Amino acid sequence: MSTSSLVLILVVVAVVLIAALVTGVVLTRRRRISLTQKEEAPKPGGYEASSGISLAPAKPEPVEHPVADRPEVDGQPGVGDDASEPRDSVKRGFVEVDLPEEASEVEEIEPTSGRLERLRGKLSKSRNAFGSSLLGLLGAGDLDEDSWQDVEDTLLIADLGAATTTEIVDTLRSKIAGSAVRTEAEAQALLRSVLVDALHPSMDRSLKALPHSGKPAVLLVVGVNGVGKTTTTGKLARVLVADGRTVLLGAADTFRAAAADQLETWGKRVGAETVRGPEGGDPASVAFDAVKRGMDAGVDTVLIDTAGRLHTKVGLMDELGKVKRVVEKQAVVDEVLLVLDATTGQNGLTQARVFAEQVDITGIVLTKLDGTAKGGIVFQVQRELGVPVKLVGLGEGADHLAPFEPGAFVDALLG
Ligand SMILES: Nc1nc2c(ncn2[C@@H]2O[C@H](COP(=O)(O)OP(=O)(O)OP(=O)(O)O)[C@@H](O)[C@H]2O)c(=O)[nH]1
Repeated sequence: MSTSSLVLILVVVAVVLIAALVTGVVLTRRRRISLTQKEEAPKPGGYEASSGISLAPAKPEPVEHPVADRPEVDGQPGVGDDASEPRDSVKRGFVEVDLPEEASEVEEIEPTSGRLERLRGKLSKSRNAFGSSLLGLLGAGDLDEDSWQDVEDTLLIADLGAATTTEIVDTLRSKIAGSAVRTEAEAQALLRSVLVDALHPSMDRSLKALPHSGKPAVLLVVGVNGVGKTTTTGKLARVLVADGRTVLLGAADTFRAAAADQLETWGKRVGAETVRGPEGGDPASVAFDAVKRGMDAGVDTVLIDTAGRLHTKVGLMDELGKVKRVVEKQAVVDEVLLVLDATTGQNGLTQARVFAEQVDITGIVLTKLDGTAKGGIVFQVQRELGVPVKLVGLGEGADHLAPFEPGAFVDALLG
């Protein structure tokens, strides 16, 4: 072997060794970086609760002195802590204690993560009327003007509304013109991305239901009668309890006693206390009492169910405004959730506009989506109000309330 060949071999070996060394260092660093990111990167606006519904406090929590960081010595308590009982203190004997009866009634709650996927079958009416026809039309290849008209009609019939429909059709037309969509799978991928975009996936859908500043979060549930306010309040209590939160319910729907009974039953099922007032009493005073009781009891969240109609001539909106103002004497109202019945179409939208003008709606709960072929109302409501749909009701079952996720929703519609 010549000297030059030997030198060449040595150079190649040296290069291989250096490359292996560099790759090893990079891999080790990457692994460390990804771990750190996982541990430290917080979700914007809150954290992803194990419940699958993203919960967040409305305001940053004041930083409390963490117990682990206390500069205590030898396990001695720090300032402000209770001293542990001396080991030689007199011990109590055994005492018969009756267990609370309610405990046995507290129910198992279905995990809330992935609920929208599990309940996708409940959207079958909308899927059949909307998803299947659209996929059929778009997957058929070159679309003539009549086919585009059919696409438009399908969107309108599904209650997406004129503005959203025009926007979606225009986007589809330009994207299809710029790419060769020939198969149903290609059409599905394109349609999915256009529909998801139209649902503004970046909107903050976290529920401001976590306590802050040492006080419970307060959520008002509003809407006209019969839309599912009480049911939603009860289902929401279950979601929070499943996430390990303590909840108190306020029955500020004093219009009918049955509403308070209904709410109390929901509360008992998850071990939550319900504060109620006399039938026909002042809703604002019940709401005030509920928040006070919630603060005294140190619960995480107070959920207040309001009336959808009234005894007196005082307008519903005036009454809601009063409830909110009275609550705000003690605590911040973190969320005003407007409940809308998806089956009522334009009527629901008209109600939504009235509520949105009068009270600061922070989120929408769209109920009874299981009972309609017009799931497209989700697009319209969000567009009209500029407020995110945060939750959807998909049935009468106690756990048929799901976080609204644009991707999972569109997947359910497209089958
Ligand atoms: N199918 C279906 N039914 C629902 C859903 N949410 C609520 N409901 C039903 O709608 C009906 C009315 O619900 P409520 O919770 O009493 O309505 P509300 O808005 O509190 O009514 P008022 O107290 O009269 O103001 C009940 O029969 C519920 O079971 C849902 O997502 N799907």
